[in-house]
Amino acid sequence: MREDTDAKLKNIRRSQTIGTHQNRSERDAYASHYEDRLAQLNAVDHRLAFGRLDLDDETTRYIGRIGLATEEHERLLIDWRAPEAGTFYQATAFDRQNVRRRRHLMLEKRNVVGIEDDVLDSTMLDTEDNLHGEGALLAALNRKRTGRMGDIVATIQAEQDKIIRADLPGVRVVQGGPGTGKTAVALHRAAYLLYTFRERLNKAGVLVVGPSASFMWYIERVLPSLGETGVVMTSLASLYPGLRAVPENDPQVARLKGDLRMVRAIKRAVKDREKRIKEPTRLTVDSTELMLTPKMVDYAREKARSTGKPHNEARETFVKILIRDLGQQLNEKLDEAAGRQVDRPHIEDDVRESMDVRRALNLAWMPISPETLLRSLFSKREYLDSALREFTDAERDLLVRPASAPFTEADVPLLDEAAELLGDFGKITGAAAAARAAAEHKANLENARKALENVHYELEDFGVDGVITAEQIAFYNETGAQRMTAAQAAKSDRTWAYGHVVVDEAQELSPMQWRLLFRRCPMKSFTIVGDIAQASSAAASHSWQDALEPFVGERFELDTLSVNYRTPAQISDAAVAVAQAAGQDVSAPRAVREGECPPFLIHVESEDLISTVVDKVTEEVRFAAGGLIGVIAAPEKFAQVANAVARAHRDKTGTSQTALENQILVLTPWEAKGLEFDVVIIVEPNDLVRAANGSIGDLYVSMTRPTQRLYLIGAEEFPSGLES
Ligand SMILES: Nc1ncnc2c1ncn2[C@@H]1O[C@H](COP(=O)(O)OP(=O)(O)OP(=O)(O)O)[C@@H](O)[C@H]1O
Repeated sequence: MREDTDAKLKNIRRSQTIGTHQNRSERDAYASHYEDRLAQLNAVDHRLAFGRLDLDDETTRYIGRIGLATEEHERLLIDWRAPEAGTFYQATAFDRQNVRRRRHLMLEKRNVVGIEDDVLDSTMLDTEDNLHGEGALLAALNRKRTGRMGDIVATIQAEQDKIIRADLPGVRVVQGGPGTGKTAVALHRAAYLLYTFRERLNKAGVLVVGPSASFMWYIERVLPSLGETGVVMTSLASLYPGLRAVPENDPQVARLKGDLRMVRAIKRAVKDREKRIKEPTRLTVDSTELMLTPKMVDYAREKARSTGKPHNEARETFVKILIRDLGQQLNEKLDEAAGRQVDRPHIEDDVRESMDVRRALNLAWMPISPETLLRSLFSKREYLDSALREFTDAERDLLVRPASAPFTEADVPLLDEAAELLGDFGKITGAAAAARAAAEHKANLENARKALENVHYELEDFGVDGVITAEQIAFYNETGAQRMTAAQAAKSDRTWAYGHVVVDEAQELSPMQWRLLFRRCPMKSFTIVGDIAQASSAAASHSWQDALEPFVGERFELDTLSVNYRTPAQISDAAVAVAQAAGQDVSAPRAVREGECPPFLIHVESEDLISTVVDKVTEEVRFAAGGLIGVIAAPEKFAQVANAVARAHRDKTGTSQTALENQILVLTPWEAKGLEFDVVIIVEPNDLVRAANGSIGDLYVSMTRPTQRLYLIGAEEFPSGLES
């Protein structure tokens, strides 16, 4: 099938590029269809088939990552997302759904390494030869972690499957404690929706949003391994195209910037750029003196605002009216001087080109970019005081910063809000646009000529054998933007309306971040997963109801996941005990495995803390034989711990967010959010509580990261809850 698809793709590429626009776009559509199929066939090689159903009517179905059929349309493999595959996940002995036996095929690449049967029809038990083995689920859960999340298609559990296959419209919230598979479910749901509603979603696209760059890196392979590549995945910091925001380190600032009062503040900040003038202003045009009066400005401002257009676009109206008025004034003055009426067709151009006029109009209604608006809002006290008048003095003091400070994650929704109210900055229309397009075409043509002279052999890539003109290459380049996939186009376009949005670790979002996301999906089709009890950001809401009420009222479905697949019972019980002893109400999912050992508590003298941590890492590297080790330390000791561990295990240690390919990772609790490790070592547990202003949340989250073993190493007394 790969060879066949590849051949078809080559053939299509080789066909003529010239012809009508329609021919070309048909050709492109076919080419991208074959490209997608080829990418899919290449991506699913590992563990392609994983299930078999024996049905009451004596037929057998094989379930796999994608669907495959022979040329005669005989189905070889059923896509796990197809309705006929649903029974693989849903059938039970009580509700067989015509399934007699469900077989799990455990594969390593193309080799079957294990088979496990669930016999649902009791009459089969004695009569047939059933195979047994370690449960497919337990085998999956006990597998060593690689630092990248894998898919769970082969072992999706019934409560998860119901959520994955839920209908598309509306807002669905999935609440679940640590390790209940929320991330896995959210990603598989994205794949399911793309498969089931392909027509609707392929064009609009699906957006997956996660908390941090390291988290996106951790999950980025899941969808491609399911044969889906057209999803836009991004962290909260990069939701504003073209900007990579830095983290916001001050929790109080994060909370203020996430507050919905910012909506009115940004609106005022924009209005403050549409100024009135107090006194009449003298302007010189071609040595004639004109007068710009407050009344003229007020009238133009009123008219411009009543267009309802965003600031930068409404400015056209403002400018047009004043140029016209000043043009009339000039005409009258010139007539007066000449003593007669003269027809002056270009008089408005003279006004427009006057430096004085330009300066005055700009001062009154400056075209401005969201970045400049925000920079001056937070660096110039008079703007801040005016726009943020609903905030207290103390709150405004907190928000002041130098104009040169980089944008932070908390600025992203504010920039987006500003962009919405400002409209296109530097948009050029009419004659100016045509002139620019012509200039670009000329430049493209010139480039194409050079390319033709220099690199004949590269032309094969354009699919044309020998005959090609510079015009064709120029056309090819100019239509590049149209050939982008929906995902590529969406990512670079702030105003793109997605068909569905998946939000992971959603408990951390501020109201302003929610507002931005709802703007990205006007249809309000969302899958939102998180654990309210794990929230640690200062701007987070206290309940799903609080978070969503401003956007959808009561209209959302709430599902819960109740089984912890990651952390063994002995460890997760301890984490829950610590949280409860601190008075935090946490959802305590039932752990699917008991585990081999309880958490290890190692109490040391403070001067031995770091060396004990390093020794433990060394011991585990030997013992874990390839498993992933996470060392979690609060920011206070982070550098010290990271340096010491890196010194002892130079080629195995990663200490930054995107270094997840290393066997040992030293991270802060925030960076460890959503991730998991075979072994977790927490350095001075009390530090994690202190760094979170006394909240137990970060320690709780950190304690629920291991799949096998947990160590708490500290010189201080351990938090209560661990006594037993
Ligand atoms: N049905 C399943 N089959 C196999 N593995 C599963 C299944 N469900 C979840 N897991 C595994 O359990 C682990 C935890 O899943 P996931 O990270 O999605 O949980 P989570 O609820 O998002 O956790 P947290 O809130 O703690 O970050 C992952 O390794 C995931 O692959």
